[in-house]
Amino acid sequence: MRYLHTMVRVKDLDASLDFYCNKLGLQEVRRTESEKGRFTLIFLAAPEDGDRAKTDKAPLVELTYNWDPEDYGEGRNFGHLAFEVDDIYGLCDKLQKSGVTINRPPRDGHMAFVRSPDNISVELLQKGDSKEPAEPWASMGNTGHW
Ligand SMILES: C[C@@H](O)C(=O)SC[C@H](NC(=O)CC[C@H](N)C(=O)O)C(=O)NCC(=O)O
Ligand code: NI
Repeated sequence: MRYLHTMVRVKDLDASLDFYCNKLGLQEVRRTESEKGRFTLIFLAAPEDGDRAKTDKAPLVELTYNWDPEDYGEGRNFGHLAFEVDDIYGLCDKLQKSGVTINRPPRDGHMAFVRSPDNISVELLQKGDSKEPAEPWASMGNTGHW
């Protein structure tokens, strides 16, 4: 058995691609449009997994966009997507400046949680050792609901 992908349904494809690609840094690997099913599937890979994705050997995020609006509610049984990052403070600075909700700030230099436009929780884990505490993150409390 091999892990393939995690699928999340998104309400706004442009806003989701802006978040996952422009802001978080994921890369589009492939997309499928279904006229019959009236949906679009877009597969995204993290930069370090990009080459493996070309041979379909990388863990992917599958965005599902249904052309007809649906209310997806909030499945509390779904936890989060997790990514290892090279510079947790730098990425959180960039995300916060671009208006992304930082739900759990990286005050310990190790772990942070941010939210997608659909309120999907995204965990960011610092690669290697934790960074030294950096202001203002070190003094911030959690900003939202887990
Ligand atoms: C390509 C493969 O990775 C899939 O996940 S296709 C699965 C298929 N998806 C859809 O039909 C998308 C549109 C649908 N309205 C939806 O929102 O899922 C499917 O069987 N989806 C059902 C599911 O429970 O995932
Ligand atoms: Ni799938």
